[in-house]
Amino acid sequence: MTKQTSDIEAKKLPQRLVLASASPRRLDLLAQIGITPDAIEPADLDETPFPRELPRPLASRLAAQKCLAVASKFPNKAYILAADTVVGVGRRILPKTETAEEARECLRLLSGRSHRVYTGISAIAPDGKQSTSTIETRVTFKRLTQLECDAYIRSGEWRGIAGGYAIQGLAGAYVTHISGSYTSIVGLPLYEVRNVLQGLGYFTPII
Ligand SMILES: Cc1cn([C@H]2C[C@H](O)[C@@H](COP(=O)(O)OP(=O)(O)OP(=O)(O)O)O2)c(=O)[nH]c1=O
Repeated sequence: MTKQTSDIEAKKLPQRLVLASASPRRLDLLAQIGITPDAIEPADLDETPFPRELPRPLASRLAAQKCLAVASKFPNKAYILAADTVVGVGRRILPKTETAEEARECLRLLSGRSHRVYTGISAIAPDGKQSTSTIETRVTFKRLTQLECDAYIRSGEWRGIAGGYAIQGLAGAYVTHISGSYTSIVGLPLYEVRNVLQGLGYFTPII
């Protein structure tokens, strides 16, 4: 028996995990490290930034708020995990693109330069302790031609995605460099998620 397993048995810590997210990508990423949530309960929040709010604090605030909102539905019974991904070009926050016009404007801002992707993660333990952190990754795009922009807009892959592109899809071919965490760009930084959950006493399958 590992030390972590014996700690769990000694303290009788419950092992229920609730993923506070509607994102199938987050569920897939958790599965990648052997974690299957016992429940999925998306938080229904207004994600509008405050006036002059910067990308990093926004990601952190929304992750913490999503986590708290869902924790109130599972008092003292489970670990809750939430995340929020924000794409920033300088101080500017790019939207989760819903229209082709928005997506085209994002591509214009991303083309031929670097931007930052911030993913806030927040977890709450059954004893109410909350832990929140924000992971920053720098991403560089090639200069996009008109043909590339048109093709990407036609693909529809930008729909509902922060910053108007999904690195795990066609846009992966536009990324020349990343500095930071690939899984954080997709929506859940696995290294930090494991650390946060373990820090709160949750047993993760990979020791
Ligand atoms: C930049 C980028 C973002 N994304 C996704 C991750 C997130 O799902 C989404 C950002 O929106 P979020 O508000 O972080 O998440 P969500 O609305 O999809 O789900 P929930 O709030 O319920 O957890 O953009 C990618 O899938 N690939 C990328 O390359």
